[in-house]
Amino acid sequence: MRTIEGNLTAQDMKIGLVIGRFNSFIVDHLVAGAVDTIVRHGGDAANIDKVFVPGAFEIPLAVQKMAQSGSYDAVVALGAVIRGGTPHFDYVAGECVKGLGQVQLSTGVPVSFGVLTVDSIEQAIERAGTKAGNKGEECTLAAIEMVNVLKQI
Ligand SMILES: Nc1c(NC[C@H](O)[C@H](O)[C@H](O)CO)[nH]c(=O)[nH]c1=O
Ligand SMILES: CC(=O)[C@@H](O)COP(=O)(O)O
Repeated sequence: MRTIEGNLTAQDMKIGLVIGRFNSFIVDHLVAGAVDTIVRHGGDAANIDKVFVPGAFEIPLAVQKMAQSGSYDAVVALGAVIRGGTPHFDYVAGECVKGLGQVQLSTGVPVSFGVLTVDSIEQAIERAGTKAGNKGEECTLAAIEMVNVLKQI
């Protein structure tokens, strides 16, 4: 029997970050967490490319372009969708996650989902480096692990 598990080493990895600027006061903390995680796990900050897009709705297209380029081991999507008073939240968040899932499966490049989808600013703050951790860190670790898992399959 063979067991495959990915380690969390980011050495020599080239990772793309696609960042939705909307709610940037939150998203900046996710980006800082993502970069810090890559460097702490042996990656080189010089190998990180950051692409900024307007909001979560635009993230999948930029992620797709990066994934298709063949230049990245993984792409991390970072953003924050905060529910307002209309159904807009569901459309933006829904298209974002759907698009990211499609890109990951169609390209074979690991894509991780570091887009907060929350009901309030308080929930966003809690997940951007305070009491509920930092989703930017969490999803970057998942991307690193997936790169290392896929290499072994
Ligand atoms: N309301 C939020 C948005 N909305 C903007 C869309 O993502 C998009 O940029 C616009 O509809 C133009 O196509 N984006 C977020 O990232 N977060 C939100 O809370
Ligand atoms: C996530 C959203 O779309 C949100 O910011 C929009 O707010 P509203 O539904 O009040 O227009």
